[in-house]
Amino acid sequence: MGLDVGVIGVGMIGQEHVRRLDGGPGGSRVVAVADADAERAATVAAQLPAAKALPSGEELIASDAVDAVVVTSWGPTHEPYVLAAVAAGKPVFCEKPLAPTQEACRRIVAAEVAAGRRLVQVGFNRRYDPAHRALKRAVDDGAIGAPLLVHCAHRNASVPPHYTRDMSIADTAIHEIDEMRWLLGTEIAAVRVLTPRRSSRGGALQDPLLVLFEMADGVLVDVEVSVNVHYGYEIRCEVSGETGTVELAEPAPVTIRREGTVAGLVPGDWRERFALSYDVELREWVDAVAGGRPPQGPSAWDGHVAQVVSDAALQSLHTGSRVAVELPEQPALYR
Ligand SMILES: NC(=O)C1=CN([C@@H]2O[C@H](COP(=O)(O)OP(=O)(O)OC[C@H]3O[C@@H](n4cnc5c(N)ncnc54)[C@H](O)[C@@H]3O)[C@@H](O)[C@H]2O)C=CC1
Ligand SMILES: O=C1[C@@H](O)[C@H](O)[C@@H](O)[C@H](O)[C@H]1O
Repeated sequence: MGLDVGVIGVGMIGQEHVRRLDGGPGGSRVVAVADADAERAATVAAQLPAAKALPSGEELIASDAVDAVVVTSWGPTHEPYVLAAVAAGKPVFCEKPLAPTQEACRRIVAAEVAAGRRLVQVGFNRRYDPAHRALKRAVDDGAIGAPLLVHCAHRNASVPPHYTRDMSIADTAIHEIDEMRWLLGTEIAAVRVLTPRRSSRGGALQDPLLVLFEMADGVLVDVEVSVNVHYGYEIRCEVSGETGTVELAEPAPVTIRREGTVAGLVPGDWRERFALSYDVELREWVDAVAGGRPPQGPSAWDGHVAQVVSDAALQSLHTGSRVAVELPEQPALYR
């Protein structure tokens, strides 16, 4: 077996994924990279034994040397690359969001349905995080009775200068959108976004946000989205059920006691907090694809549904009203 992968967009997460895919446990290696920043692509390729920097993502997808494609460029650039990979019949792992509008996601789903087989996987990595998996197991096993309420927080220390107000939903809360569908096994029926007092550290951003989901079975979810907390990266989730509660434990590996205080270290960013999840996510993807099987992870349909909810949340953010989520019919390919 073995899998020769091409990676489009070798910024922060692209380089993280390259590190895992080159010489990874499933026999994968990176044979091509491309980036809008040609110098960055050349620098990354130069550090890899078998990789070439190609002038464009399109050429990378068309290259005979590339068996499968990883798309880790900015969200608004994902659609043409994913469509080109599907047209070429090549498996494609695309970072979240699959595409930043539901119309773009619908075009990807339509192309995959027309191809007649699953080729696309979306990078909703929380499904692979050991702590999130343990949380889901507790809920599924009935350890807390029927879930009633979920309280989440998604806190970033800071965000890059190109980060816009809408990205708090479409790039950040999109993780909780997918997580709640997966964790609770039901769809989000309506969404409301509230705008508390603004942090003076958020510049032009509306930060924080409080995002509320009504699940189809009546469970209510609240998510704090804060993207300038400065102290580190923190992901919280507590499920309150009929007979108990279950929550993610502190991720710190050690607790320090000194000078009258007890402290645990907070991860700096998503790379540190979710390192294990990316390991498992990419290993399972490589195993499936190298073995000629369809990817088993979050599908183009999951990416599409997340975007329908994200669009509803953005509408709520812009209008202040509760927005019902209308999902299209699920194609047979994803059932
Ligand atoms: N699953 C997760 O936990 C995470 C997912 N992401 C997702 O990964 C994607 C990339 O994010 P980052 O690595 O943080 O961004 P980044 O800005 O560090 O890297 C993006 C790279 O894509 C390149 N690029 C932009 N347009 C391009 C195009 N048309 N063709 C080829 N290359 C292009 C840029 O030059 C840059 O090198 C985003 O979709 C983001 O939402 C990012 C961080 C964590
Ligand atoms: O996916 C990610 C980033 O793209 C996003 O910008 C951050 O807010 C998230 O915490 C991180 O997991």
